[in-house]
Amino acid sequence: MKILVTDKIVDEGIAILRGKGYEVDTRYGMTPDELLAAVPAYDALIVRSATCVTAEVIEAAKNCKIIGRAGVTCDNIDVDAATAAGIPVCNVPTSNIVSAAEHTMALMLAAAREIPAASNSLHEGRWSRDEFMGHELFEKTLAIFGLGRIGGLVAERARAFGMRVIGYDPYCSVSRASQLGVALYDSMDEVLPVADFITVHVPRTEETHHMFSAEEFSKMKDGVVLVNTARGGIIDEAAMADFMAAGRVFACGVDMLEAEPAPETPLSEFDRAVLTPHLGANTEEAQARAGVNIARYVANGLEGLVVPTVINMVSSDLADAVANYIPACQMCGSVLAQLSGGIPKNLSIMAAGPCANDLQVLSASALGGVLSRQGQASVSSENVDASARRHGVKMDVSVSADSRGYDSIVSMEADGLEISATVPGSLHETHIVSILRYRLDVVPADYALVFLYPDEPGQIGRIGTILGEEGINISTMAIGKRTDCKEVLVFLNVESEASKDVVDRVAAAIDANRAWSIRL
Ligand SMILES: NC(=O)C1=CN([C@@H]2O[C@H](COP(=O)(O)OP(=O)(O)OC[C@H]3O[C@@H](n4cnc5c(N)ncnc54)[C@H](O)[C@@H]3O)[C@@H](O)[C@H]2O)C=CC1
Ligand SMILES: O=C(O)CCC(=O)C(=O)O
Repeated sequence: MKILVTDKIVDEGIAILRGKGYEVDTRYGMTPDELLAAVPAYDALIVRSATCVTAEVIEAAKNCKIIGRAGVTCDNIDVDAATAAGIPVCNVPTSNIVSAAEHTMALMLAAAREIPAASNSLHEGRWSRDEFMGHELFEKTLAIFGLGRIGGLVAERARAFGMRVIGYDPYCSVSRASQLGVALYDSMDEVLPVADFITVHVPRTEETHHMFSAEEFSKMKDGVVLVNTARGGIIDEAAMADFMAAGRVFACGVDMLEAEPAPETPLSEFDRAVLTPHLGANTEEAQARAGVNIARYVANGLEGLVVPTVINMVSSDLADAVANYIPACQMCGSVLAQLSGGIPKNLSIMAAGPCANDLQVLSASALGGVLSRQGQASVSSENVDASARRHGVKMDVSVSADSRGYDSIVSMEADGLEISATVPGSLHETHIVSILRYRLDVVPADYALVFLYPDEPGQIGRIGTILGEEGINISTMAIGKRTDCKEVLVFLNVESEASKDVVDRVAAAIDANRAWSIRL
């Protein structure tokens, strides 16, 4: 079998694969067209962050059995397309986190003490001590945005410098934050005015794009130092440049530019902008871990053995009965998290019928769904317990003998909310068959609206009129009733996202008790 490696990994990783008899081609720096032309010939693909594995590449990769990412983040791989094509994607999620955390501290210190500019002055033959008056980290407040793997390591290191560490991460449990010695805040607005240093460790998602723009900068303390070793585009570089020019931001350390790999950034005009070209994971140690482990995992995948870090959970030996319920559980988990407005503290999963054959896969899928709103949640059968613990979710999984007349059914409850789904027939479509114990039957679309309101004549007309006025087309509708309630629940699939104002307008018109906009 043939393996294509398109970004540099350590020789040891290549040697492991060749030692197992695979033909390994290392073709670094290919253009997208070259990759498209080459990829059909290979059984596996190994990349780092530079190669874009688009849906087109995946479609062309007709023989590909596994894609390995020699690093943490798979945002350069179209994971949904890979899942649809039945190709597992795996990564090495802890390989480079220490290196990334250390690079964060390096940038923070370099920015606070103007080390690159001071060093350049000597290289230019100038001895100029007064020019470079820095700041200590000791007793300063560091705000960490994103308290996951890397954010947590940064917190530990910052505390060793005597910093007061505060954090914002709506998906982090209070207990994890307190274990890390971080005071957790509920909103960015509370954090921004009190931080002397800010560091960013969130994934790049729609939600985090330009999370720091002019409005956020205007709320920060004068003289703040910012560090971004997460992803380009989370900080609006043009806004930061404006605030640096105005002297409001003292300095910054940036490893990730929005236009990567293009080096152009408005920050480059400032001596106090310490810029590195995506070096967070560039250490001998991280690259050895990443290259060796990804080689082992890709070989496992090709040999039909368990790959511990598959993030899209496609497994050839999973019976169809279970595999069909992976998207069902992901969807239910995502809807539950949106109904409850965050990550629930307790998640109970009940499965009935043949789908209950692999509860570990179902619970990983459910938790993956719950966490999906925070970016790419890499929950697998192997790490589901640790992942649940880390996010403060207490999980309880059980089998029921009552499949309510369906072949298989999964039900989930979280913080008093409920959803059940089944996957009937051969279309592999997930049907929601109950929400909040209201029985209905609906195949959820990308955008949906859910209202709980008094059961009176004319209500559906009111909803339709307002959505029509707002140009939002309803594609399907299902109404659920309960004999023990005077309220009904309507689930509307809509063709575009309704703004909060529109949802509020509908809710007011029908006197709704609860209203939700769901995005899948
Ligand atoms: N510079 C480099 O070479 C490297 C960069 N990275 C980047 O570092 C970042 C963090 O990586 P990990 O710690 O491994 O990820 P992680 O998944 O362990 O942690 C991310 C954290 O961000 C939180 N989060 C998500 N959305 C948020 C929001 N809107 N506001 C606040 N918090 C939010 C999540 O709850 C989670 O705790 C990622 O962007 C990753 O791509 C990772 C490795 C190397
Ligand atoms: O050097 C690399 O492969 C990039 C590391 C990285 O950004 C990641 O693992 O998310």
